[in-house]
Amino acid sequence: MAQYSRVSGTVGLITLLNPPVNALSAAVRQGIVDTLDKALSDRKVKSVVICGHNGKFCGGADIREFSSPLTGPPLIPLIQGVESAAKPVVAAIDGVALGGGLELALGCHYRIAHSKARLGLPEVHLGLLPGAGGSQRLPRLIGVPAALDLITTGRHVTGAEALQLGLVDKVTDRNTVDEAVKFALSVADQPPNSRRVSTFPCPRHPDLDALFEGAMQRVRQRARGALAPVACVQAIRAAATLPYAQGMERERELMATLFTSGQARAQQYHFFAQRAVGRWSMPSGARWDTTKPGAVHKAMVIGLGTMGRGISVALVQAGVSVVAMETNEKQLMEAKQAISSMLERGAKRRGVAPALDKIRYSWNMEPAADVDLVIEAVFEDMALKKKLFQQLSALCKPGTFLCSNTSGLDVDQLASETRHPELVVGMHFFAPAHVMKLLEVVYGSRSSPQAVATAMELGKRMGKVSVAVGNCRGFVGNRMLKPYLEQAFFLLEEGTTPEFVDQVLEEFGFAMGVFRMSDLSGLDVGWRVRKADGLLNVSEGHSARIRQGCRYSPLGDLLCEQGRFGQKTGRGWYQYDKPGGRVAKPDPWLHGFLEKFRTQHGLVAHRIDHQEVLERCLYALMNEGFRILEDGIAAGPEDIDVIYVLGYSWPPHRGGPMFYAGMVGLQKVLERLEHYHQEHPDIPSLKPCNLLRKLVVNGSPPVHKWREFLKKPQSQL
Ligand SMILES: CC/C=C\CC(=O)SCCNC(=O)CCNC(=O)[C@H](O)C(C)(C)COP(=O)(O)OP(=O)(O)OC[C@H]1O[C@@H](n2cnc3c(N)ncnc32)[C@H](O)[C@@H]1OP(=O)(O)O
Repeated sequence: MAQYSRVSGTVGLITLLNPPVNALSAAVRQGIVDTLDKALSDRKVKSVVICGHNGKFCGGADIREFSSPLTGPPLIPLIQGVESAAKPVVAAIDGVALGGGLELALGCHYRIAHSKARLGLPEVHLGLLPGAGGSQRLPRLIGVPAALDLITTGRHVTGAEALQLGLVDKVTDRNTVDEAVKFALSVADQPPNSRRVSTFPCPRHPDLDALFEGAMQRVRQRARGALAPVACVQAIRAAATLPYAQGMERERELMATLFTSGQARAQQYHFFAQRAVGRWSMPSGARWDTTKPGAVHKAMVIGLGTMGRGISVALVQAGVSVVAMETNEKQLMEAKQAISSMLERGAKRRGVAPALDKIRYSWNMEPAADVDLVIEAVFEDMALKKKLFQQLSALCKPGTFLCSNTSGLDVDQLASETRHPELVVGMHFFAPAHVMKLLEVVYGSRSSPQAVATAMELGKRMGKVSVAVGNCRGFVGNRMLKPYLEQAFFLLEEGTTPEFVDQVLEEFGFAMGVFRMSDLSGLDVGWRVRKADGLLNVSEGHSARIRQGCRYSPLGDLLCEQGRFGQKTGRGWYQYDKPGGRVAKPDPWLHGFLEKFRTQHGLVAHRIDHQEVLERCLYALMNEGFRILEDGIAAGPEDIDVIYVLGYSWPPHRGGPMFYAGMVGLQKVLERLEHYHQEHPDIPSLKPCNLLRKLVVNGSPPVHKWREFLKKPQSQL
């Protein structure tokens, strides 16, 4: 709803009221229509201010309403009504003005913003475009290049940047509503005719064709297969080339297409899933809302390789005092330099001073005695980590949380090395750790709810989306990656090439196919793990393609034996112009090697098509997701989907693997897995999981209902 009052004698003040972000629900829209009517018909009122309750202007259209038919007044004529008002209307922008919220402000005749307010048109992240006139008004106000940037990236700008762009008329560090009221008084006698943005001509640009061609190329590159960014560019092009009314018609057509697309549904699901994972629970029944996190003022990071450096930066940027520790003196000096420059670059980007005084360096463990939390980020070696946890347990003060940045090792084993296993959790960061938004928080069988709450909260402070998951090999993300990678290797054995597999996966929307990704992260990483697992030892008389009774592909191991570790060695699944080179080129040697391998093992290459690549790789991965749900390692499908979109470059417009399974149809996924498992009975990951069968038997319920079919957590509190 919206509240109305008259202030300073002649200013009608409309306050949007819909906590927490004053989203434009049907009731709020009706409230605006009614209160605006009141203000315009009150002869004492000379000008109007629109603001939001509780220091937040407006978070945009109410996204929850998108899944049901529209009720209440539509937004476009509402904003048109504001713009055509005969009295000046001023938007007082505090907190946020996003999406429909900013579109409403664009309909006002003046915009006054707090310098720290965030403004933006993030609809592209919801699979939409700014469809309440935003795609037509913004370019008219700030020019086509700036509008293209804001609308296609969905990025937020501060009030200060908005002023530079010409998006707002004034910024303030004082009370925004008071300033807006003063401003409204000052313009009360000025007719707003010349202030209606829809009547502005779109600023000219010397080469519109090149501008739009470049923008189109960029959005297609950034989000392969996503419809919304392309539609955003098309809508802005309409603003630049057509009269306003025709541009609005084009905006409406494009929006209608997007609105009914599965992509918008997937991206809106992803929006709410990111928030849902914050409401974590553990099998013990412990929950986010009944557990208080411990305070973390001071933390120690042990091991300053790539991960340790990124984690240190993320902690400092979150305001935590950090002791960064590394035993190797040369590595310590290099890390110090690297961390300082990362902090400086980050601070420059955010327009603040670098908090270099928040970090100190140590080559020994002594400072661990005085910190609230330790994150170890040493080499992925269980023996090394165990020793470290023993030492930490003896050194740290009572109550210090001990966290491991392991990507898949057993958290219970680490905890068992300590005196207080309840203080131990996994914090699995993703590289680069100061940039990537995902954090897997791994609870072991003895982790206390408080330890989990502390790691979850710390993740949030670092600007991450934290997902609480159970302890198993590879946790959620890497556990699901295993069958995906395996299928890709098997497909090579059966006749295809890395280029074809990657092409199919990239067309699906992954930023990088599995083989290019493997070359980037280094083939030796998995090789070392397989070696430690004893998978490389083949006893005499046994096939190199079978391990523990199941099919195994030694292709990755064979490449590593040749020193082909990927980009870093200039050779992997592809060839590069030099070690460290980034441009992947098909490698005739690799093709010859695959042919030789097939001959050696009596394999006859057959034609593998697009559908088989996609189904075998993705359905095997999804099947593992169902197993993870069945095992209670993830609390719900949203947890898995958030992990995959934010950590493994699953395309957001496909929602995540579990959401995608629902889109394809669970029945179809089950049938295809059954088909492939019949063809390959020696590949257990293709055997459909019981939960998938159960869901199909129960009529394939939508993804938000799957939790009803999972084991209920038992409360032990
Ligand atoms: C014709 C169509 C016209 C216009 C199209 C649109 O306007 S689409 C909507 C465009 N707006 C957005 O995309 C903004 C989305 N919201 C956010 O980015 C953040 O929520 C925000 C506003 C920056 C606040 O962030 P904060 O971290 O402070 O809070 P949080 O994200 O946890 O949100 C708090 C709860 O509010 C719910 N919520 C936020 N925005 C909306 C919204 N636009 N509609 C409905 N609900 C919204 C959010 O889901 C949280 O609730 P929860 O129960 O926890 O899920």
